[in-house]
Amino acid sequence: MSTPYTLILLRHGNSDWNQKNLFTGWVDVHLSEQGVAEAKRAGELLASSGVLPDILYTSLLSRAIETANLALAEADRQWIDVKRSWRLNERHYGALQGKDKAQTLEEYGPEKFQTWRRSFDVPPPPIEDDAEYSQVGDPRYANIDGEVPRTECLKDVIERMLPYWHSDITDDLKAGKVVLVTAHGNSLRALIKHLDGISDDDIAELNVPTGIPLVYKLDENFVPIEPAAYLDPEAAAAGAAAVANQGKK
Ligand SMILES: O=C(O)[C@@H](CO)OP(=O)(O)O
Repeated sequence: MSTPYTLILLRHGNSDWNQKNLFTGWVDVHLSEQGVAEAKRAGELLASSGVLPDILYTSLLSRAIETANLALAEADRQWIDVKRSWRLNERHYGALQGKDKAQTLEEYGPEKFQTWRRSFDVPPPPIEDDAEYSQVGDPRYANIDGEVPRTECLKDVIERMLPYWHSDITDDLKAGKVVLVTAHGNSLRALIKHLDGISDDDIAELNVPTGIPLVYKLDENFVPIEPAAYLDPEAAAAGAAAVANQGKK
């Protein structure tokens, strides 16, 4: 099959907890009204730019699934094959899941807050198994390899996400399919870090906006042949800045 391969990355639209400014991680929240509109707009962007997915990959979290469904409906591609994996889930945010970002920043200070949000290898404190927002015992994770995480840093996400990239997603790219991956801020940061060869330090500065398709053209070794492009670059820049500033007043 001839290259370049086309890969589209799409972070879910704004969720109820993005709106409330709460750490989310593996907590299964839904799209806000704004998120629904963003997801539909993502589908319009795919349709108008003619980048039409042949296969969809999602995490097991509703906000990613809802975003993909709405976007694909808008692009008249609801019929494409779908694969889902916990390996594309958001980073598990440990004991911070359900906590207010502004309050956390105030309580622990900017350094710790930024370390927990964006450091490569420092996870937040682990969540207790019987905590309200723990995923222990959640039936959707009954068949994952090993136990559900109690917390994760970005390095952990890369370690559980990349095997799936190599085992499944690249096969579909190799077969010439246009692949849409609908996932999360930090699971997509993990994939972007890998694709663009971003260093462990520099990845701290990268933020992914909600609901705007990012299109990669990859060579036969899955190396970008040009910088990936957001289908709405202006909205993407504003969206990324908003993510970076979360928690700040
Ligand atoms: O709360 C989360 O799970 C993530 C994504 O919304 O937040 P952050 O951007 O702070 O890593």
